[in-house]
Amino acid sequence: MTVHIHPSVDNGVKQGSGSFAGGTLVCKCADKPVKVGIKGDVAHNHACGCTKCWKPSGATFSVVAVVPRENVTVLENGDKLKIVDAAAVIQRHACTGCGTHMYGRIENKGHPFYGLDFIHPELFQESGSAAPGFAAFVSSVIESGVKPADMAGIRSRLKELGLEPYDCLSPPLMDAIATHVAKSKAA
Ligand SMILES: N[C@@H](CCC(=O)N[C@@H](CS)C(=O)NCC(=O)O)C(=O)O
Ligand SMILES: [Zn+2]
Ligand SMILES: [Zn+2]
Repeated sequence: MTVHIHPSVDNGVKQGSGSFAGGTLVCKCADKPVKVGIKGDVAHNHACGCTKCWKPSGATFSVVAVVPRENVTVLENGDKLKIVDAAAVIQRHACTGCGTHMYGRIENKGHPFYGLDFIHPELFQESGSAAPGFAAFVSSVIESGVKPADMAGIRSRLKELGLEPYDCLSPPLMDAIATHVAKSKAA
């Protein structure tokens, strides 16, 4: 069985240049594409299997990373953007023309990841941004229709690609969340 994860990793994970200075995310519209400028490189890039993160057509996983929110600027055709679900923790700003999610923003100041926006590095018109390093919410792909029987093959392919599979976030990120919660409770 050929296991497809995401077009940007299916032929092997391409490492970043280590000196990516930023670039422009472009949606899929042929006419008047939305363009979003990003300063600097991305962090915590990973594959996400959850149902809420945007995936290009045919992909089983999303590839998503974070950048400081102050490094994100809508450059062109921002009038096409609409929040997918205003009640979600991550408010995903999507193009109403093609459905591509351009950035996801957390407005809850108490959230552990407040200050970080979620973006999809495959939308960069430039190459060289930091590569994905793990896979999150892997079991969640079942919610999008993947057969439970296919999960062993998917996890094995993720490992082969060097994307260690987790059913929530990676241990360092889960630790960061728990540390934030512990500090908030102590305060
Ligand atoms: N099993 C759920 C998991 C959803 C989930 O918790 N996604 C994570 C990773 S992106 C999250 O932080 N979601 C917050 C949000 O979507 O606002 C699904 O697939 O829908
Ligand atoms: Zn578009
Ligand atoms: Zn997700």
